[in-house]
Amino acid sequence: MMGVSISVAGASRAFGGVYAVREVGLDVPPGELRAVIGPNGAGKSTLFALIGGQLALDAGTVRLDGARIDRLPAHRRARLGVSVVFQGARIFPRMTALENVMVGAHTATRSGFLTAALRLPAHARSERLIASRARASLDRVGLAQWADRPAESLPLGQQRALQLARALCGRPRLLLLDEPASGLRTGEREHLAALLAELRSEGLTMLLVEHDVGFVMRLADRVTVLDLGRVIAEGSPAEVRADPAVIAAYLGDHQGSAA
Ligand SMILES: Nc1ncnc2c1ncn2[C@@H]1O[C@H](COP(=O)(O)OP(=O)(O)OP(=O)(O)O)[C@@H](O)[C@H]1O
Repeated sequence: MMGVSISVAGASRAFGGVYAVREVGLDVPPGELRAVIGPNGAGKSTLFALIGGQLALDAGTVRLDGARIDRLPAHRRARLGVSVVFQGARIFPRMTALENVMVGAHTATRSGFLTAALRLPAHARSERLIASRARASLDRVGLAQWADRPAESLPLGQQRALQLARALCGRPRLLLLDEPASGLRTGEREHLAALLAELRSEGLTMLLVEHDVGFVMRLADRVTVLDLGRVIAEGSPAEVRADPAVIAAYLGDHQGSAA
């Protein structure tokens, strides 16, 4: 699993005349785990959607290993290895854990739902391939023994791991995670942190939005701070933690949990 570089330049996006993201630049080299933090409404989720292709830019560029991807639809970006796990991403409650992961893989392979529905000859073979890849992904995140359980029966921490397995099954080279630790208990958080550290050690490039600043400060190589759609600081976790502009932005926010 080799990571790619992601480079965002001059990125802007407005909703109804109000900028959600304004002239944002971001350069993340291959294999880096970059945290993106900022108060509520800072533009973090919007930035992820601009990179993943779920939203279009008003201005600016997004480059993956130097090649522009900002005009490509989301599914084409996914095929290039860009995977976004959005906050509150859906799992299918009645499907098993394994089926949930396989659904993700279908969207990343040529054998899609249509091929499956029509039961084309290529289908059975690719179905087996996908199932074995899905099992490997579940194993990666420590869910192997839950493969045949309905997803709804898994505790929240394992449902979160399941979302990660689904993303990994598509063999991403750039993984964007929007608040993966929210709502998790301490033990589940530790488990997730260990998993992300392992993925980083394998060279996967990751962007991580997280409100739990302690969580990101431990994990991230570098941190980019957004406020009101703009980048107000960037640096090592220690640099960002000591930055007066960052402290001010968080003090102005009712959540106020920077340092
Ligand atoms: N689809 C949309 N339509 C209108 N306004 C939007 C839309 N998406 C985001 N916004 C606005 O853009 C701004 C940035 O929102 P965004 O969700 O990107 O922030 P965020 O940093 O992810 O916030 P949070 O930490 O609360 O998730 C907010 O003011 C929000 O209300």
